[in-house]
Amino acid sequence: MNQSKTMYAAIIQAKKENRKLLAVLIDPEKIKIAHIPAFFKKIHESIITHVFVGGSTDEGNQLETVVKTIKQHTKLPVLIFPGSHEQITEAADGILFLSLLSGRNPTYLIEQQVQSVAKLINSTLEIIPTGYILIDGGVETAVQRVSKTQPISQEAETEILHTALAGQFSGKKLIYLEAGSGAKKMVKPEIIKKVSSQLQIPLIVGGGIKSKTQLNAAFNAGADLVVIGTAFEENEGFLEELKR
Ligand SMILES: CC(C)=CCC/C(C)=C/CC/C(C)=C/CC/C(C)=C/COP(=O)(O)OP(=O)(O)O
Ligand SMILES: O=P(O)(O)OC[C@@H](O)CO
Ligand SMILES: [Mg+2]
Repeated sequence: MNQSKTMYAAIIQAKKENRKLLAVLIDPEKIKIAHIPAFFKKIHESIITHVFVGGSTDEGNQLETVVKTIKQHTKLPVLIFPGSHEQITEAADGILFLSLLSGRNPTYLIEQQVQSVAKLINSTLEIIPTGYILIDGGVETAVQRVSKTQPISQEAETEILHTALAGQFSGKKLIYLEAGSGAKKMVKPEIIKKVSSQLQIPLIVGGGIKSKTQLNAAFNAGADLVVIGTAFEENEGFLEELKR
């Protein structure tokens, strides 16, 4: 049930006009279904433009129920941010078709993607090829544990840049710099700046962003879309600070 395959075009358009985008990340394992209506009331009063749904794991197989409920309460685009090929539902509008480019684990470079095709082959989801780059956020994160890969050090700026450009040259439509959910340190603005200034495709940045100052630092450094999950889970007051 997509919005006629226009979500990527809208991201490109926003980048062109320097309109910054903000996604709330909803973890299907953590959100309470009954809380979705009230949560989305606040989301609609905020500067949030996108809804991402996914988790490094989805033990209770909650994703589809969560997405269906969300779709009843919002017109914002809903994109799956999958931790595995099992996290796919037609109830969403699209899917970030991730490949974990920072790691060297074939399971997350290509096997998960092959496994997902049975569900995607007749799908109407907008599929957006995304190069996903895990960067050290100062704590061992869920993505690191699940994918059994190491993040790239924040000191290795050239390796980060070259990984992002290798993604672009391979045909990825988005690059996602990820410090990991609940990271202690967000991706450094200097890294965001270095990558965004060389990259032609839109840049997503997420992990450990907990304040307006950090959000603006990411935007000013060149992030086109920022993702925030944990900070809203822990403190909805922060969401209320981001009024339109
Ligand atoms: C293309 C398809 C169908 C799947 C791709 C599968 C790949 C390559 C995933 C990349 C590695 C991975 C495990 C990503 C997870 C991304 C994600 C949803 C992170 C959010 O993590 P949380 O579940 O919020 O972590 P916490 O539980 O620590 O908060
Ligand atoms: O939960 P936080 O730390 O906001 O991270 C968001 C997202 O980038 C995690 O995959
Ligand atoms: Mg999380």
